[in-house]
Amino acid sequence: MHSHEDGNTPGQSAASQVETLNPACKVEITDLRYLRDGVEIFNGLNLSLREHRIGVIGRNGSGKSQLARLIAGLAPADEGTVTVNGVAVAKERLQALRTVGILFQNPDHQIIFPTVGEELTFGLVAQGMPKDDAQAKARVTLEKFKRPDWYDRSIQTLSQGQRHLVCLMAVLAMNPGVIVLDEPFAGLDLPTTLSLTRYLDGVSPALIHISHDLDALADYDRVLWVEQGRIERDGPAKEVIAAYVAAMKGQGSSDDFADL
Ligand SMILES: Nc1ncnc2c1ncn2[C@@H]1O[C@H](COP(=O)(O)OP(=O)(O)OP(=O)(O)O)[C@@H](O)[C@H]1O
Repeated sequence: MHSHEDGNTPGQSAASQVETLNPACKVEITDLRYLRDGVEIFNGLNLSLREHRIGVIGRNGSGKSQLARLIAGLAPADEGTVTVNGVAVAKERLQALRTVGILFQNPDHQIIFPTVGEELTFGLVAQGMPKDDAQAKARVTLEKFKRPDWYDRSIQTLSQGQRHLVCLMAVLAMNPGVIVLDEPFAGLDLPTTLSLTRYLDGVSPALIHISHDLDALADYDRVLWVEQGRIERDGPAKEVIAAYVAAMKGQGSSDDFADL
């Protein structure tokens, strides 16, 4: 069991700060209604998540990414509440940055700064860490991932897989209790996917992992199947995935794109 830390404890080395991750996960979604540009995505959604490894599956356009954004506090609910570890994530933004991190499918939508060091430092400063401490922690994080020479490296010189690793390092350095993964490895080659997945499997924060790669979620504690903004099925990974595969095979055998 790791202890909680705020990343700024006097006397604690930056190296041990990277190690002390907080595995708490308590996501509560109550009576959620959410519209995007006038389109109703969720209405009356209730969810309570406590597990350490949660998978989210569902067809294209079912609402998975919108759910990820709501849990990360990137969008406010129109009605109802979304809290993560007691934090109203869309309203209490500073606390939310300390509580929940998100990884997107495309690292270029996430990375803002020209160098790796600046990118890692930024998230920590946004959490309230003094700049010197944030830079030190960025360096320690890079050492932990065996990339100490990346601090001054230009993002432009990195491959797509390496940019994913930058985003992963930036999120882990921020030490959130919960990380939301919105198909972060789509489009990566198999060895890169496997090594990033293996790394993620071992991290302490709770994971809420959206994926079309059902094998990646097979050992998870719980899987949610989202369908048109509703939870179609929710339970142990093997059961939910098997039901989903059976239903999708039935639908895929028709050539009707009407519901895309
Ligand atoms: N800005 C928007 N305006 C209107 N509708 C939107 C907007 N953004 C998303 N939607 C709709 O919200 C629904 C859910 O989209 P979302 O991106 O969450 O799906 P998803 O399950 O993540 O799909 P995929 O697996 O393809 O990534 C879709 O029907 C989509 O068309």
